[in-house]
Amino acid sequence: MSDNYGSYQTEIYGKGALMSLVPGVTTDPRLLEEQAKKSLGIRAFNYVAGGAGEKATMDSNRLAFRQWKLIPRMMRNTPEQDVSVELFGQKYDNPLIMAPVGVQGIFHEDKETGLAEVCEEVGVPYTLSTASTSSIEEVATANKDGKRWYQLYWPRDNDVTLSLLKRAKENGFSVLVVTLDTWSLAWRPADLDNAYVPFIKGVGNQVGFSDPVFRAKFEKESGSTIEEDIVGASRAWIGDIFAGNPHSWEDLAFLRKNWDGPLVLKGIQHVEDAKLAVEAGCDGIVVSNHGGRQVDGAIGSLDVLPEIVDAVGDKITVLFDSGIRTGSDVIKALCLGAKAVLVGRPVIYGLSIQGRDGARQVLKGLLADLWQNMGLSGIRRVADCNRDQMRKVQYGGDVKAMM
Ligand SMILES: Cc1cc2nc3c(=O)[nH]c(=O)nc-3n(C[C@H](O)[C@H](O)[C@H](O)COP(=O)(O)O)c2cc1C
Ligand SMILES: O=C(O)C(=O)c1ccccc1
Repeated sequence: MSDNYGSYQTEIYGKGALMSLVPGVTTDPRLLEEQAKKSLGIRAFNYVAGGAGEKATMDSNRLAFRQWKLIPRMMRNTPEQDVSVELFGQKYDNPLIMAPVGVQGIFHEDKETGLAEVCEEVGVPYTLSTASTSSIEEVATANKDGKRWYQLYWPRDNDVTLSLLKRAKENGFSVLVVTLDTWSLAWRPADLDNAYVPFIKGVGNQVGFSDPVFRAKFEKESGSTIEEDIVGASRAWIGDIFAGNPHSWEDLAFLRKNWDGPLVLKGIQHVEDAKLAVEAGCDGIVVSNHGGRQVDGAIGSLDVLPEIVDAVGDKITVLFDSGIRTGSDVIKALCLGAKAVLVGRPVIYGLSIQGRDGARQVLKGLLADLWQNMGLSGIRRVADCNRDQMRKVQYGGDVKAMM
């Protein structure tokens, strides 16, 4: 199904906002975070909204989007607009992918399964995090015929890794996204001040706790079942997936050998690492700084995108995330050479405010905004997104970077 989300705006105006929009879920991306804050306890809110250190990287992400500007073109036959893309030989209706976000159960009872269902409805692939409150099997069922990707926090234990890959494959997850930038959590003051680590209490460990290989090993080693010793099992699971940087570039051969679908590395910011990804036989990378949640004081992810595209864009698929908030942001990343983008926090804010309905509205709104802004910029299709229509400028003044 290829919905034209340009018509979402017409639908809203045509029927009247009250009939089409979910009450209480804003269409203004600048207000979403504030609305989510009202729906969440302080700990869950700080966890999603927070970042590393003084949040300097989060600021850089937004400032980079503010400094790169679109230059619109006119009379370009935009009625023939099309936002579909081809990724890894498959057609996708939209250049937007739901980023892997862990522990979605702390934001709303609809959790991963509800969001995976909504993603299928709106034509956006759902990426399931290894650190989830739903199992691989549950999410596959909820996502029905939707496209789904699996994000791996790469266990130290190869047997467990193989079991996760097998379950992902058997359950229709087509792309493996291996996250490299979070082998340990960063210094995140907002979580530290609240001593907030849900995984230690077993929340967010569902993928591990439902894994037959992990279960059997834990039971053999500890003499108890996971249910009898949730804290011990949580320690074992977290110790396995956040194992303190045990993997090297050479180890990628193991994943390459044991995953026969597209293999994507997430968290690439340096040109040399992008080249290493090509050498390791990867199919793609996500240029990402984890939404500014890991290294503090880092460059805005959008600012490294052009040089990475220049280095490897003709060899592997370059995807992008970190700081996408508007349709315009999506277009900018596409114009700088990304083939598609991932979005994290805004959708989680929607989920937090109003479960499935909130997440659906945020996703549809983002797609509608993308459609409208792309047409108005005179860009007919994603392949026509071009650096010719971009310029980096630095206006003075006091424009507060949002979110
Ligand atoms: C609450 C939260 C949890 C996240 N959990 C994961 C995760 O489990 N795995 C992962 O690869 N990235 C995770 N990320 C990072 C996102 O995949 C993505 O890189 C980031 O959110 C993009 O930035 P944005 O939020 O500005 O769109 C998480 C992000 C947030 C906000
Ligand atoms: O919080 C995060 O950014 C993240 O990637 C994560 C880390 C541990 C568990 C769940 C998600």
